[in-house]
Amino acid sequence: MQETLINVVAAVIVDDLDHPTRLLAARRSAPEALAGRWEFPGGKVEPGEEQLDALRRELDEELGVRVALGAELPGPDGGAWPITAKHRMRVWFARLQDGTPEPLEDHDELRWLTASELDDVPWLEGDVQIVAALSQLLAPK
Ligand SMILES: Nc1nc2c([nH]c(=O)n2[C@H]2C[C@H](O)[C@@H](COP(=O)(O)OP(=O)(O)OP(=O)(O)O)O2)c(=O)[nH]1
Repeated sequence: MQETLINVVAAVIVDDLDHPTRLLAARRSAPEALAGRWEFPGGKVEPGEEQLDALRRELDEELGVRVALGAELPGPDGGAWPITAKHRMRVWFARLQDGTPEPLEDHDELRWLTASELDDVPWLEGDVQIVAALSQLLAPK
C-alpha cells in the first residue's frame, strides 16, 4: 500500500542544467546487500522534513556539496519512481554550487558518466528505469 512506502529523495547532479552531458553516479559501500551497486546520491526523508530539505541535507552529508536544484525528473507513480517494494523515490536535477563531491558517507566511489557510459556501471535495480529515462535526456558527448 502506497502510504506504507518509505520516501526517498535523490539528485541527478549534472554538469549543466540547461544542457546536461554527464551525471554524477555514486557507488554504495553499505549496507552489504547494496555495496558495489551504483545509485543517485540521496536518502530517506526524515519525519516532518520537507523533501527538498532532505535532499540538500543528504547531499551535504554524503558528498559535502551544496547544489542548485533544477527540474524534477517525474516518475510514473504520481511523480515518484517505484524503486523497491518498500521505497518510492523522487528525483531532481541539480548542479554543483559549492564544494567538490567526495564519497564521505555510504559511498566509496563517484564517477561522472556521459550518456554512452551510463551502462558501464551496475546500477541498483530500481534505478535502471531512471537511467533509461536519463539516457534520452543527456546530450551525446
Ligand atoms: N539514495 C538512493 N537510494 C536508492 C536509490 N535507488 C534505490 O533503490 N535506493 C534505495 C536504497 C535504499 O534501500 C533506499 C534509500 O536508503 P538510504 O540508505 O540511501 O537512505 P539513508 O541515507 O537515509 O540511510 P539510513 O539513514 O537509513 O542509513 O532506497 C538511489 O538512486 N539513491
